[in-house]
Amino acid sequence: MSGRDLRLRRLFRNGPRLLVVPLDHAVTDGPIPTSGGIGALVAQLADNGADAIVLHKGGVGRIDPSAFGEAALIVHLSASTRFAPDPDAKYLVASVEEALRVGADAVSVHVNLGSHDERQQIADFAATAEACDRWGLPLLAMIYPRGPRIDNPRDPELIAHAATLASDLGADIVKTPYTGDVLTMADVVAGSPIPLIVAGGSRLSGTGDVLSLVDDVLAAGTAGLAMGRNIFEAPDPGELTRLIAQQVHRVREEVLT
Ligand SMILES: O=C(CO)COP(=O)(O)O
Ligand SMILES: N[C@@H](CC=O)C(=O)O
Repeated sequence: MSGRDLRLRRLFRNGPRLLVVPLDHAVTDGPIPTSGGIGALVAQLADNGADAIVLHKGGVGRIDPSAFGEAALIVHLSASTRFAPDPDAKYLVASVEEALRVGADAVSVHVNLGSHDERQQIADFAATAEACDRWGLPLLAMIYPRGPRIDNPRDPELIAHAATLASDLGADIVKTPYTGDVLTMADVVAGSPIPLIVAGGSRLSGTGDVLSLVDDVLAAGTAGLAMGRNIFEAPDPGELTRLIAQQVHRVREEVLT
């Protein structure tokens, strides 16, 4: 078994689905609101069943390692801010080697399919995939149809394209937007050569709406979710993480029995 397989097994230690909580938004949008700091938020998420947390490299060193509990660390290598001349142009801000040095169990890169700068992002993604091969590190590709050529970022054909792009360039897991309905998402999942997780998206109006989205995403046969804002902007991020993790695990039990 390769190092990459071993790390993937650890990432999926709770079964074939993942609840990832991305906290990379601070670079894009500004500080993440927390009541006790990022370390306390990470501990709340990990204690309540998040399988993995996504962070940028600099933040990791300021968090007490015990906060992660059993949760895996995915270091995000791409960035841009919402103030950039072209916010859809993501660029690499860290290497696979740096991610390993800060303790990464996996890394992630972001590609905006259909953006002006797509060429550079795809080249960066491919180079990162090669480095992941060299170091035996799993790679999560966050591929979003987004940019001037994209009329509908939830178009199932585009999301299917995102999944095959991720797989063909060497990602282990792909994260895409939700198509918006179970049937079209199920078609995308059926055609995806690698596990597909769905991005949570902007804030929904309450816990009921969030849990219903999670239900739909799981019913489509996805490998879970990467849910950021709906969790960390919730009044009690730990409690919401626990409820969503239960849903993800419940599906697992149904599949196994
Ligand atoms: O994975 C994500 C960001 O990296 C998804 O975040 P949101 O759930 O806030 O859309
Ligand atoms: N990675 C996502 C969301 C968080 O920052 C993006 O850049 O759109």
